[in-house]
Amino acid sequence: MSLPAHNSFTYTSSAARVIFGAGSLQHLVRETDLLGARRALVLCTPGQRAEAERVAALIGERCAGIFDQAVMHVPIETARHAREVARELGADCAIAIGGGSTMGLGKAIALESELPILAIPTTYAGSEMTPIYGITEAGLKKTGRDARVLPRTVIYDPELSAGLPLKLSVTSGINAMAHAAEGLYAPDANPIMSLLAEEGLRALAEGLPQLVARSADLAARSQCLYGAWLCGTVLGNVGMSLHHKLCHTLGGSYNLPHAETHTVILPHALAYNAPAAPEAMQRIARALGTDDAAQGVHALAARLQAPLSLRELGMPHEELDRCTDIALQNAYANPRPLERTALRALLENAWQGRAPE
Ligand SMILES: NC(=O)C1=CN([C@@H]2O[C@H](COP(=O)(O)OP(=O)(O)OC[C@H]3O[C@@H](n4cnc5c(N)ncnc54)[C@H](OP(=O)(O)O)[C@@H]3O)[C@@H](O)[C@H]2O)C=CC1
Ligand SMILES: O=C(O)/C=C\C(=O)CC(=O)O
Repeated sequence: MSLPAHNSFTYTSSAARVIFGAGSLQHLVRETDLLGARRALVLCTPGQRAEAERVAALIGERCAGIFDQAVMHVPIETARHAREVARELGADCAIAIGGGSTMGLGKAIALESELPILAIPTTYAGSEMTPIYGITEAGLKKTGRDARVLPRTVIYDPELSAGLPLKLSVTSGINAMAHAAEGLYAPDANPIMSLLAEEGLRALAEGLPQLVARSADLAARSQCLYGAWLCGTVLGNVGMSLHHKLCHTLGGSYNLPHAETHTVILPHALAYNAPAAPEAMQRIARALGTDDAAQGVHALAARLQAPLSLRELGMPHEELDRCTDIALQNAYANPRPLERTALRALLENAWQGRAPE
């Protein structure tokens, strides 16, 4: 794709050291030492305790302890508890192994203490590549950007995602695709991030069907993790729009599951924005090997047997009006102006599980 004459942009690269490949967890000691860490606190969810213990065993005396209480959306109480534990143990580094919830906990610690984070992601959410943090207090999730929370080192080892259940692998992969799709029409888009976005979409559109065919296939897992890395980088570098706003509203106000909500909303958000972002849609469609971005994402999700409706995620139908109102609060950039009637229709289609209009 050639650069149009009127194109001007600012590009700031943010540095994270990435170690990628099957078995790359073997480099953990080297990477911990490169960060100068002598007392690392290992973070995980209760469900990933065994993986955290494996990490602790690998780094041996460099491990100060394990904190296994990460939960989705980082409740402030959990963040405070983890910060206290990190202080008491004299931790000089946080090693986060798991999905976006565990990365988020590491970020909440780093936000106050500036501890370096070494991230070992096992889902495709992409938080490890972003300076975005989120903390939930009194039922309200606040997000922000701060360079201190960007992990310094990321170990992408596809072997560690082998146990990620197939359904979650699919929806988590589409969560990643959403970052790239919105990155292509971001107000601060730039050619480098657009290249990564298109390649990330292509990698996941190829990798996810391979995973569904053979869920333990390491090549397919590598392909998806590679795509997730690129899509997460896009999320970390350019602004998101309507799709992410709707998902945060649905997740934050109605407690809908994160990756599944992204999966249901993405085709509809793309259909809404399509008339105002033709070049982005063309690039998304090309990456998916289809003619139409919105229909292509919907067809992919259907083929992967992912959820297609808000109804099946438990969204109460009578809340769609209020949800539309919340999504219209606080102006944010979007290629197509936000129109109440059209947004309400978008949510109705998504609730019913219809193909995008
Ligand atoms: N700040 C940012 O840039 C971003 C933040 N996020 C945030 O991250 C959260 C969502 O992240 P997401 O990764 O989807 O969700 P989680 O981190 O909550 O993980 C989802 C599920 O995956 C399971 N899981 C994770 N790894 C494995 C594994 N290796 N094997 C088996 N099961 C596994 C977990 O099981 P178990 O509970 O048993 O561990 C959990 O049930 C949200 O709060 C979202 O807002 C998401 C993207 C970007
Ligand atoms: O809510 C957060 O913690 C920050 C960003 C995201 O969750 C991105 C997303 O919606 O996937």
